[in-house]
Amino acid sequence: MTSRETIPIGTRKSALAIAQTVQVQSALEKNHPTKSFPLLRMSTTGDNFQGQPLSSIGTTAVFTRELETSLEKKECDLLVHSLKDVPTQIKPGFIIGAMMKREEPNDVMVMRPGESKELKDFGEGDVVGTSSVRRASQIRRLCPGVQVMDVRGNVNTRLAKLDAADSPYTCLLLAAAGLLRLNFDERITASLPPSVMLHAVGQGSIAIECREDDTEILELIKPLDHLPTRLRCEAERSVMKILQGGCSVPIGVWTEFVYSGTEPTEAESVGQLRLKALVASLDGTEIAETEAVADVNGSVELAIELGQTVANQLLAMGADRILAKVHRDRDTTLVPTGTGEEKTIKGWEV
Ligand SMILES: NCc1[nH]cc(CCC(=O)O)c1CC(=O)O
Repeated sequence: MTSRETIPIGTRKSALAIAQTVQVQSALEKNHPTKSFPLLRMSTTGDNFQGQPLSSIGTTAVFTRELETSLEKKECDLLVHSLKDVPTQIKPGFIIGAMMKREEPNDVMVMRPGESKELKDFGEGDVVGTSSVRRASQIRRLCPGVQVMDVRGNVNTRLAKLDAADSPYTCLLLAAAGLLRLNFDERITASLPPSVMLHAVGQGSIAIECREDDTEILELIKPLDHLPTRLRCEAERSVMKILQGGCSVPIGVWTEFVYSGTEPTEAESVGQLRLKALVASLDGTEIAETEAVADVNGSVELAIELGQTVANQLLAMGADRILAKVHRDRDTTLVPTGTGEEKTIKGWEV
């Protein structure tokens, strides 16, 4: 087959999705100045049913399915997603050809402009806006007495809800990456370190998906794959894959490469990987948390093994009991129904 000169990129239409896709488009244009990479903007089931519980519109991939259909039909040759939104079991025939260098993976606390308050002083009377069970459980554990309230819509919509005159929220919890990519840096009131909150699997990395047999595109996007990010995210996704048993659950993770000096050497930057993970019950009263370290030395297989080790440690600590309850309660309790930009399967992680 002759090499393609026009390579359409499939994306969702939200401001965050477009910002991420433009980042990929720019990198590809820089490497291939003679080719063009037009954007193909699509609505997904998740986007079309804003305001409805995700659990009522389908179980998996509500934000990726339409994009994959378009990729399958060759209307486009690659897709750009937040890695966090990509299910661990991707559709047969498709592959994550690149995981881009990770932006800050942590969550942040956002208050109204000019306001500030230490999280340690949060308690009775404070209302924390989030639709993520993972964030809700951890903040309840850290700040007993706080009320957690659902906040829906994409990042811009949520900030507007926080700032509104009749806002019920003291603060919001959001991913740093989304705010930074939308140039809302100045809205970050405080970054949440791993001692406070573990982030979502894959948070902060952009995934490029393509057809598994499309060697031309695989070669094209290979330089955009960032090995330290790939190893961290493969380890995180492996925890998720073992624990979820078919649907998404509240899992928090943290990964870092261990190094001796002030900066990691090249070998250290893909050498010894530490992975922390937790599983939370829906009400935040039960949390299983653990960590492990392994020499992965640049190997994706070893990173995946580290994830399996950590997942098995969590199961041994009672994560299976927490998960069984999560699955049992899934459609009756809590159900933090993300809409619009909110994603996840079953609405657990947004
Ligand atoms: N839930 C929607 C979503 N999907 C990806 C991001 C942030 C970007 C990223 O994680 O890479 C966000 C916003 C948020 O969680 O605050």
